[in-house]
Amino acid sequence: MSEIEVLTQSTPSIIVDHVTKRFIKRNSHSFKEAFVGWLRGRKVRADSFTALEDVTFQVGEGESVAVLGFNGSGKSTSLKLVSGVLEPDEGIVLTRGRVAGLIEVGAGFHPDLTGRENVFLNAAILGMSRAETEARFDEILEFSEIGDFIDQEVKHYSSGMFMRLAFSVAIHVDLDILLVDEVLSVGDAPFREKCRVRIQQLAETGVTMLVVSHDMKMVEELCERGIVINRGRKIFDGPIVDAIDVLKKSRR
Ligand SMILES: Nc1ncnc2c1ncn2[C@@H]1O[C@H](COP(=O)(O)OP(=O)(O)OP(=O)(O)O)[C@@H](O)[C@H]1O
Repeated sequence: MSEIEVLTQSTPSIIVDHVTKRFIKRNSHSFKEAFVGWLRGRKVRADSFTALEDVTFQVGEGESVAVLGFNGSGKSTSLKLVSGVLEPDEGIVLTRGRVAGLIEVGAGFHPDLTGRENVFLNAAILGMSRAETEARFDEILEFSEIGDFIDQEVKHYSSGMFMRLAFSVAIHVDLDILLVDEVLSVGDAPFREKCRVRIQQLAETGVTMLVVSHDMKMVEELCERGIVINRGRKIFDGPIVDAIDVLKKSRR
């Protein structure tokens, strides 16, 4: 493995080094079609689509960095690579410490368990002990504004309630790196504002953040640096104000 050059001032928390990610784009419309094609000796055409191409960036400890780009440019793919949900086809992704993504918020929730049971389950998945979760339970409940519904099965929750509880767990666990992906679309306006404040507090306490959002006002407030991705390629990495400018001037 070749040496990776450190590009950040502080110790890097996230290293994305010459990363390429491809997805298989199948041209056969159905399994049946593919099977019939195969019986007739035809090749199943499977083109690959390059979602990210040779992307390199690093995020230093305590830094908040935005990933900007138009729809389909590869932002969520970048976050999924950092969270470990996806693996790169080429290149290396490294992270230091406990990573929590708000991308998969609620993914570990079980519909037949109560809100309370789900809090413990989800916190455990995110690496918290039972005692740690117990110590923070009241705070989690208060933030979620779920109230007495906490002892009902979550399948009876409205989607907003479900997301509020899941989000509340995710932002109350101890973490070193927080991956934020359009989470502020969660809940109603007062709840969104509360989340924004909480994320800002986490950034101020030194949590490293990688933020994907189309909300330029929010990223400008939260991040000092921005990376612009265009059609899977990094086209800019620098101060957030300049990154927003580059995005506005670029074409989809
Ligand atoms: N699992 C997958 N299989 C096939 N193609 C995928 C998969 N995930 C993403 N893609 C494709 O990769 C490209 C980048 O997707 P990605 O979700 O990273 O974009 P994005 O910049 O986050 O977009 P948006 O702003 O719309 O959320 C898109 O063209 C998308 O269709």
